Amino acid sequence: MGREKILITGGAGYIGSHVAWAAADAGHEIIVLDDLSTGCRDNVPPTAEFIKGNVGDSAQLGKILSDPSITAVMHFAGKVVVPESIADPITYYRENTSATLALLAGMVEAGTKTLLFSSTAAVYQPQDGMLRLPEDAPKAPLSPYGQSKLMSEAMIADICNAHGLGAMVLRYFNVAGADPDGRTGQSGPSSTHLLRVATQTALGLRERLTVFGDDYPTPDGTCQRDFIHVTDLATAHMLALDHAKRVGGRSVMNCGYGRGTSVREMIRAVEGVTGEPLPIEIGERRPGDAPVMVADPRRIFDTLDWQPSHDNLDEMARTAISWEKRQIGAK
Ligand SMILES: NC(=O)c1ccc[n+]([C@@H]2O[C@H](COP(=O)([O-])OP(=O)(O)OC[C@H]3O[C@@H](n4cnc5c(N)ncnc54)[C@H](O)[C@@H]3O)[C@@H](O)[C@H]2O)c1
Ligand SMILES: O=c1ccn([C@@H]2O[C@H](COP(=O)(O)OP(=O)(O)O[C@H]3O[C@H](CO)[C@@H](O)[C@H](O)[C@H]3O)[C@@H](O)[C@H]2O)c(=O)[nH]1
Repeated sequence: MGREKILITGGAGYIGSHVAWAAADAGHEIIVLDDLSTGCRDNVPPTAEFIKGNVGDSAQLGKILSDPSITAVMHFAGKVVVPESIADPITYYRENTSATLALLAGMVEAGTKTLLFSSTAAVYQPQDGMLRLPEDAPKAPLSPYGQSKLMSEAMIADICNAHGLGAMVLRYFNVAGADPDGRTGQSGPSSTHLLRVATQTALGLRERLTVFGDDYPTPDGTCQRDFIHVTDLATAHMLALDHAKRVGGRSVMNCGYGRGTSVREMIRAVEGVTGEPLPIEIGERRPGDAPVMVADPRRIFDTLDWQPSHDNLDEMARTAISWEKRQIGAK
């Protein structure tokens, strides 16, 4: 793939900034559009052009996309906290679904042909037992967050059919870890993700970690998730972009390793890195949590030449802790 000019929405956020760095490393020209509602300007690669704004602002978007040298859009912008979406669904449908509609309309209007879309495992109906979820597994989101993404997926499918847009819909499972070179990571004070909370607890920024339920029908009673290192996910995006350019059409792919890790196992990984027990307490189950969410990742392995190289919990915990230390200025 040659040098492309790519619009990255949400490129100041956790995952978008890692992909922006991967795209910059690959020599692409990048424009980041982000409203900085949860993102951090400093995490954007310095070579990228940064525009502060909301994807739902059609006038601004139209101006950006009127540049005919933009050949692809990677759309990460959105709200991502499951419990927050239950309390405030309007924000989720506006910032996720409506903003995606504005983006799709803008792309059709401008003739931009390729889209990579951040979807989520939260679109699936959780299954009994330990079954891995293939892309055609039943969908039934437990939260407005998952629903806002499933609605976006439906719009993408219809608009691809009608207007010849090419799209890769990537359903991420649980993204974890940070850039091994320390250039970016998860930022912002209020993250609710397990590894971030565990990392901040290990560094004394939080008093303790609450395990949300230890009475699930799983081997150690805590929920299982398919944690994928953010650097492997960024690599998958570069391969997906290449695939989308060559093949066109619309594809949907799970992004996970296909392995379940329990909340307790992740806590042990953090303890393994710090050498200290993590202060935890067992709390109530959190509304909207599925007992087990693990990808069937065969499609992404079969379609893209994806070779994950950060597939271990120790590395997720180590890179997350290094990043957090860097942010608080600790040694
Ligand atoms: N983190 C995960 O485990 C995970 C899993 C599955 C899917 N996803 C999806 O990946 C994407 C990125 O998630 P993340 O974890 O990096 O979250 P994040 O909050 O770190 O990043 C989102 C970014 O988008 C920006 N933003 C939000 N709404 C916007 C809007 N309407 N217009 C412009 N900018 C906006 C924020 O300022 C932020 O920089 C999201 O679409 C999310 O749903 C994340
Ligand atoms: O302080 C905490 C935080 C989390 N958990 C548990 O850890 C697991 C993972 O939780 P979390 O890290 O919040 O991720 P999920 O709720 O699984 O959702 C993430 O993963 C989804 C894909 O599976 C994405 O769509 C979402 O954006 C992203 O937040 C769940 O069992 C939680 O109950 C705790 O026990 N204590």
